[in-house]
Amino acid sequence: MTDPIIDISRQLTPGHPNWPGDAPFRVEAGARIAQGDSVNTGEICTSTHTGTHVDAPWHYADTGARLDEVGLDVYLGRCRVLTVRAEGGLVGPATLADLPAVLPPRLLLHTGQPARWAEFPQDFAALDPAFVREAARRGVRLIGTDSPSVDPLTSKTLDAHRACLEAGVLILEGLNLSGVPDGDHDLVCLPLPLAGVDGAPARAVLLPAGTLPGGEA
Ligand SMILES: N[C@@H](CC(=O)c1ccccc1NC=O)C(=O)O
Repeated sequence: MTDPIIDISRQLTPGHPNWPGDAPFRVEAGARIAQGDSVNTGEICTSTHTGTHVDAPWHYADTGARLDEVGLDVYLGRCRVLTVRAEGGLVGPATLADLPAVLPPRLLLHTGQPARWAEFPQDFAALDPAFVREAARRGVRLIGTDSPSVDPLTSKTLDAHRACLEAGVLILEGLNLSGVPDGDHDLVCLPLPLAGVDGAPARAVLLPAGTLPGGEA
């Protein structure tokens, strides 16, 4: 029987590539405690935006909610995985033209990023703000992407982030969707329970659609 759990999180290894200028990711496994040496303990040092992570609205708006003010329900439930193609670096609203008028509340975009990043991607697919608005119009409340951001690397205006804020859409970035079939699944995404932060690394998995209670919500 095939494993019903599809892990769509990036595995974090020492030096995992991060956004340029962001805090380097460091992990030391099994660094024993000084006294007694009776157990293995680890130590991690991470940006809130390492690998697979969620953005809380405070990341891109000073008045936006911090992670502990965002409920978990947006990260749990029915989602649609969709392979998309960027034109001129952006995924546009026409991508959704042939899809139903109402979509599941969570939309995960497979832009073709590899399962592992040897280096931080420079030229990834970002989102046209009009795509965000069109997805929201069809009922989407969470947009996930295998890109490291919904805006291009060099953006100073963060137009797609802002469109998400205005449309009430939350953001999940840096997914690993390689080999994942398009279609409907149930998403379980649990960001680290950090207080007061602008985002956090998350473990995200897909389960067969209908596994979670709550139907299509
Ligand atoms: N482009 C922004 C920086 C930025 O977007 C960013 C910086 C660190 C970690 C994550 C970032 N953006 C993620 O979507 C700037 O240059 O100010």
